[in-house]
Amino acid sequence: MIYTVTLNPALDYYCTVESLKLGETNRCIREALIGGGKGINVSLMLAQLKVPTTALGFAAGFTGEELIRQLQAQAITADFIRCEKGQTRINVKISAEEETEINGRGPAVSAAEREALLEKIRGIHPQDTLVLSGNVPPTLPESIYEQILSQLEDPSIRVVVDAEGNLLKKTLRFHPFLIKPNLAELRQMVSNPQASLEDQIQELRQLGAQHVLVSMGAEGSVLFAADGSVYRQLPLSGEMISTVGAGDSMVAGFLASLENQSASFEESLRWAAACGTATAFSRGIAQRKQVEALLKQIQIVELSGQMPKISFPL
Ligand SMILES: Nc1ncnc2c1ncn2[C@@H]1O[C@H](COP(=O)(O)OP(=O)(O)O)[C@@H](O)[C@H]1O
Ligand SMILES: O=P(O)(O)OC[C@H]1O[C@](O)(COP(=O)(O)O)[C@@H](O)[C@@H]1O
Repeated sequence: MIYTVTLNPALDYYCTVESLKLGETNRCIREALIGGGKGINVSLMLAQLKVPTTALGFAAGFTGEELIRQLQAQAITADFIRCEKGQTRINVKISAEEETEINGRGPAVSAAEREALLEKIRGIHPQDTLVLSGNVPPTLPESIYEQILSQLEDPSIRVVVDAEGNLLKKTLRFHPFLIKPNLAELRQMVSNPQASLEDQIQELRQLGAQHVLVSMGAEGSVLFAADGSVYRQLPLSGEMISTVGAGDSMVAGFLASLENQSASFEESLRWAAACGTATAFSRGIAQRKQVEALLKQIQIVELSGQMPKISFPL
């Protein structure tokens, strides 16, 4: 079973305005309110790919109930700890000339509620996959992911972490199976953000990372597999609608491919890229048929033995 943990899930309020004018009343030409948060998005994409997941995390207030309702409508097991104070945040995603996001803070999680979630995570079985994704609500310590990982006794539990800065960096000593930084997140974690991509990945390896999937938005992605091989995904051109959840979709695609025991790294990256790209070309998480339509178009180049020369848009 794949368990996704979203400590600070959200309802994502997508709105499209023709042109965003700060300091003025802007009117949407399109809007939608869709359950999100990084782990939730991983579960939503995996549901599209017919891979069962259990979504864990905290939910609060009427927004939390709506989030759970949406997950259940997609046949995702939503096993959330209900928080008494505050409400699940609403994150605003504005599409205009460019994308603008305003993410909320999230509910107050009490010590008892935190312990109840840790208890649930202790129930995860050997061979299961645990995906830790996204930000944490303000009342939880930054060490929460470390707390979660230090209580996992079975090394066969496959851990995936997708978070920013120290939240991610401090989990590396637990040797996560997969991390998926985007370029900005990668730079936040390394001692020298101007260093070559090779040196940046090397630094993360030394800290304990196994597979590192670097997503680069419209530039595609690069998979640095744990065995040292490197694969570059060439980007597809198409109409970008919203990149919200594109990175989460990549994580889901990668994990879904592993359900097929014989999947090669190339195949896993192809699935990851098809899912990420399909979501970037959709509003919300893409549907399976969109992923399948892109799968054949994704081009992967093996770069083993040589590190990719990628000039970052610094
Ligand atoms: N504008 C785009 N055009 C083509 N592919 C895209 C675009 N934006 C995202 N993607 C695909 O989705 C993946 C994840 O997107 P990215 O924005 O890097 O993730 P995140 O949401 O974590 O920042 C990219 O690696 C790429 O494969
Ligand atoms: O937990 P954070 O870092 O505040 O991010 C939450 C936001 O990230 C998302 O999960 C999208 O993530 P990505 O675009 O990185 O894939 C949104 O659904 C959500 O609003």
